[in-house]
Amino acid sequence: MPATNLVALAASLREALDSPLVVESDADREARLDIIDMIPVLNRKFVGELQTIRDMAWEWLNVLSLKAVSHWNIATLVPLEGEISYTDLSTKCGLESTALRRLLRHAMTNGMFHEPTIDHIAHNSMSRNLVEDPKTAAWVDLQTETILLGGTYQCEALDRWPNSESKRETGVSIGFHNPGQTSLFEEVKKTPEKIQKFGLAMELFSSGEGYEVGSLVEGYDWAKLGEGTIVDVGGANGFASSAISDAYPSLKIVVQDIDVTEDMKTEHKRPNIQFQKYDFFTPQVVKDADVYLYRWIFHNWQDEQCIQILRAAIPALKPGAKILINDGCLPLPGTGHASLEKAARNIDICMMVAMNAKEREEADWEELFKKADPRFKYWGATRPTGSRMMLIEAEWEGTKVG
Ligand SMILES: C[S@@+](CC[C@H](N)C(=O)[O-])C[C@H]1O[C@@H](n2cnc3c(N)ncnc32)[C@H](O)[C@@H]1O
Repeated sequence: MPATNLVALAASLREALDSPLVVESDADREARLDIIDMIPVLNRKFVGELQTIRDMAWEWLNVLSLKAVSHWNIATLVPLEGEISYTDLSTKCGLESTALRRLLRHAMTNGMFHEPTIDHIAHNSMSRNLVEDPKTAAWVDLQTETILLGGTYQCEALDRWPNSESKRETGVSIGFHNPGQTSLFEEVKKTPEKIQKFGLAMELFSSGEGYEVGSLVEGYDWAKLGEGTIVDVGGANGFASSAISDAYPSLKIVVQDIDVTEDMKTEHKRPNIQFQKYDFFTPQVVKDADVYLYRWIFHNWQDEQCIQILRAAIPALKPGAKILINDGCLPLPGTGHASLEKAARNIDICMMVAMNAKEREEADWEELFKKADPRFKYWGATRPTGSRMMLIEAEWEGTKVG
């Protein structure tokens, strides 16, 4: 194999960086994913493995300068047009100007903001997202102000509480100086602003690439249910149900959640959707529905709790009723696109840190149903096109219990 001509490679990469990105066909989409996978490999090759390891240990600095941007609300204080001096920005945000300049110049090395005139900062297309996309801003706040605290203490938490299934025995509880006594949700619930940002950050997942609710609507044969009933268990404000209802208005849908507020009932109101307060650890109250949908519920819980949730559905199930889980599914290591595996493993570790929960592999889903009750017939897991979430289905083959 001839040696790479680095000068020619640099020129073609530069040309690619300077041209608009056009992703139109399936082949383009696949090539885009291939290139995303190659970038870290190229980096390791050109930077060298030793330096890559040293750089990995320094990655927290990227998070720190991003956290500073979020913590001092820099994105909203920098004018969307024109520029502002570090001195004036310092007066507005309350952070002393030398530290401000150092942190923002670090953020700039990650493509966030620029300095069109020396000592004056301005937005660029990347930093504008923090103003124009409140969900991304909330995501940064949740990760850098709250979950990062847990990450800092996660190894200590695992040493202290090995195999714990408690949502309080996490790095988060140590980070909040309340070891073993507080959970992420309990901490978030202390501040209305944090609750609101948490909700927004979670919504990001429903609009982000590969997490669109459209794949749940298109990836399952809802038409076969005709005028049947779906129960959306832990359905929050019903945003997923409303999308199903818009495509299949003859379905009857009950959205259940532990917290049902008046706001939640109106955000995605539809004539065929009812809201109901319900705790999914208690026997299911909507009997004889056709499908019990659990979207993004199980990855918040350890196996024993997931088994309890499945068993709680049994008293309501008629023969042939379906349990449909819409959740992540970890690939086996090194299979599929590396960037997609990385995203799935990021969520997995984030769930560990945040609440002692986890993502699962396909075999784990089958096992959960088996352990919950052998009368569940596992139908398998399918991935709707372009989705990062799977549809995992089982059918109740028992007789009616309740
Ligand atoms: C990660 S969110 C998923 C929401 C929605 N299904 C989605 O796809 O985004 C988990 C939901 O479960 C609800 N939940 C938590 N514990 C519950 C319980 N014991 N019973 C019913 N709902 C619960 C939460 O209030 C929240 O709306």
